[in-house]
Amino acid sequence: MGRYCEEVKKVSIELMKALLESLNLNPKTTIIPLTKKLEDGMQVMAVNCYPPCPEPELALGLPPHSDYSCLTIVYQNCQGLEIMDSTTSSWKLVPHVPHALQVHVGDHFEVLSNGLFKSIVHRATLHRDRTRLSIASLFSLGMDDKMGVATELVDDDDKKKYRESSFRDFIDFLASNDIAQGKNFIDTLKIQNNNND
Ligand SMILES: O=C(O)CCC(=O)C(=O)O
Ligand SMILES: [Fe+2]
Repeated sequence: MGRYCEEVKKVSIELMKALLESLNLNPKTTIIPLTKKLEDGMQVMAVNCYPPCPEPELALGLPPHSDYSCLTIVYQNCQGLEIMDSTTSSWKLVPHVPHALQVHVGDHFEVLSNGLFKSIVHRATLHRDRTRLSIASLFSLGMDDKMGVATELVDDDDKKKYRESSFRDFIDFLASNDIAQGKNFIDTLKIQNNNND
């Protein structure tokens, strides 16, 4: 497991670099410093075990949520992860490809990209006759590092669609909100501004 943690972190850094480049961010002022913060940042490993359920259509392993992270990498031993397709408002099953890793963007990357990338709402379903295991690795900046909109993506502060926040801000949010009741951290970060669509 220790080896997996180390290797999956390397994968996350390479993916983040590629995503940051795809946003055309400045290597010197943004990509290199942000990558360094990610290397020194938080890696939360959620090891989920979902036992068989006699009535899987009536229950969920994990309720719909988005991850607070920049990036989440999931390893699953069988299918069960579903993502919300916002264009059709329907759940789409992530196929189980043996040995493949599923990658999705979290709230902090939506913030950084000023909404160009969307944090994916997802949930875990159950099986009638088998146990499902998943390992979700959530990567973010350090506990008190603030993630805000990349300045290259907005020509003035009024165009920012999100306010900045840290991992600690997310923990504080969790302490007073129930994500099982549909409360989303990302919604608390959105700035209502006439200049925003
Ligand atoms: O079990 C899964 O596939 C998803 C796990 C997950 O979403 C999480 O731990 O945040
Ligand atoms: Fe998740």
